[in-house]
Amino acid sequence: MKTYSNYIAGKWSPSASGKTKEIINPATQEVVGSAQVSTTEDLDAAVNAATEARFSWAKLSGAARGDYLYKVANLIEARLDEIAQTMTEEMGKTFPEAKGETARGVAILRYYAGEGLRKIGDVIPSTDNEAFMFTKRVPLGVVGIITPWNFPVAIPIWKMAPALIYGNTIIIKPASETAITAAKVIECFHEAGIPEGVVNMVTGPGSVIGNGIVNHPGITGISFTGSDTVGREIAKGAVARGAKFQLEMGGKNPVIIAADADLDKAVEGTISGAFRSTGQKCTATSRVLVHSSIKDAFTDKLLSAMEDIKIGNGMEDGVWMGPCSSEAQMETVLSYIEKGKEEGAKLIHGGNRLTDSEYGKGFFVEPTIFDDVDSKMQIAQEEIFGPVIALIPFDDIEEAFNLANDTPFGLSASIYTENIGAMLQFIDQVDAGLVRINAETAGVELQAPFGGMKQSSSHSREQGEAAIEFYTSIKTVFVKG
Ligand SMILES: NC(=O)C1=CN([C@@H]2O[C@H](COP(=O)(O)OP(=O)(O)OC[C@H]3O[C@@H](n4cnc5c(N)ncnc54)[C@H](OP(=O)(O)O)[C@@H]3O)[C@@H](O)[C@H]2O)C=CC1
Ligand SMILES: O=C(O)CCC(=O)C(=O)O
Repeated sequence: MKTYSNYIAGKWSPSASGKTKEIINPATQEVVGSAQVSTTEDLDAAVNAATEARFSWAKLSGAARGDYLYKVANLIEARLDEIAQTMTEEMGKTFPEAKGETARGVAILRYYAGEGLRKIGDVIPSTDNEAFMFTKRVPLGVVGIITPWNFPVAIPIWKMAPALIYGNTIIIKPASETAITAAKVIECFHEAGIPEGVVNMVTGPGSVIGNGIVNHPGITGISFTGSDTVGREIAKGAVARGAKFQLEMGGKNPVIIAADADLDKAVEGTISGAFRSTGQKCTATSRVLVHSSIKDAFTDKLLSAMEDIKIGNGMEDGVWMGPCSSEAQMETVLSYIEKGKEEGAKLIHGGNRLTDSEYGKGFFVEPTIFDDVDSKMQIAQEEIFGPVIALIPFDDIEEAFNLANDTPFGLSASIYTENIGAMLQFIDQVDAGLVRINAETAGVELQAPFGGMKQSSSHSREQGEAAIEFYTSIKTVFVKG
């Protein structure tokens, strides 16, 4: 089993702690490999390297920075199957999904490589007709990136690629559970010849390295995706020292099934949105609001489609849903299932850990459906991040919109209806950053802004053209001869 190192100042180096941690395959409990358990001493070395590199990197033309990103994209593409397999082994998503995600990483790199040739400012007429006034976007400096385990290639890349193209140097702290996938992505930056210090990776506990990034005076910007709890702490730390920050956190995403919905499409979208990636997406469907008049018909179709879900090791052919990403994640999911039962919701499908021979060594939970859920129940309010959905009945569309908005989150929301009036009303009334009509709640396109309302994000947006807002500052320049 290989032990992976930190990547600091263009070199692979072990942590000063001398400690490493094994990463476990959630489908088999086999060891995938080990990563460094780093200290703040390692983080300091990475910040020093990134600080030293920042001016020469920022001085390159956008086109030259873009050339590096094109090279990285080609290298990841050449190793696509290998990187995707590591992702499946580390966190359990199926191999086809992992390959799709890795290909998305490649596409994101190419998109931002092209950004190196696009405009970084505007000319604004001055009131002084002898002066020239313009804006120029400049990099923040050193950016710290803290990422979760559920999209171990796409999320790091959708933060690193814009950070780099706009001239920042970076330190990434990947989730401990998926540090090897991250190391393989960083290997591609190394092979592409990225100048030393421009990209640095330090693995280790969030409480030490993540927290260290938040409080490090040498880091000007912090971009985070992960839990609501950690996100709030990051915001406090960043505000306290005046660092720029961007947070993408949880969701409790609703799908509304209106009385006139195409039920086959609605069932397909509900299953895909709720159970792909074992429900471990911030955009996953977790509340299904169903009009009372079609509830029985919808539920029958849903239950019958659930029979086709094949659960197992994501590396096996035909498996549609893998395990929870870790034992801790599985325990969280099982505890929410218990909570749902205690709260009086009606369990109509699944609800158990799978322990029969082929599943015994992994962290498998059946896809689970609760019926007759009240919106105030904990299972309808809190992010479960697993294969569990709550069916909530409604009688009129206004009630459905109110239910859709009845959580602290506001990331994604969808509706199945043929009624254009209902669609337009939904677009206006739902508090969600992603609004989807006759489509599942999950589904993010790299060229469009991504982020949530309310407690789902720091109200900023990632991806597409929106990324420039976080990764640059604007200078307004006034020139007079
Ligand atoms: N919005 C989303 O996409 C995600 C949401 N979640 C939600 O969070 C729950 C828990 O998942 P979990 O992996 O623990 O999420 P966390 O928020 O704990 O982890 C996300 C990242 O933050 C790091 N981190 C942890 N603690 C700190 C800290 N004090 N300061 C700075 N960084 C820190 C983690 O490091 P390390 O890995 O070393 O702990 C990881 O890199 C899930 O059940 C789900 O509800 C989780 C992942 C993604
Ligand atoms: O749905 C997606 O593609 C992205 C979701 C996401 O960002 C997340 O789960 O953290």
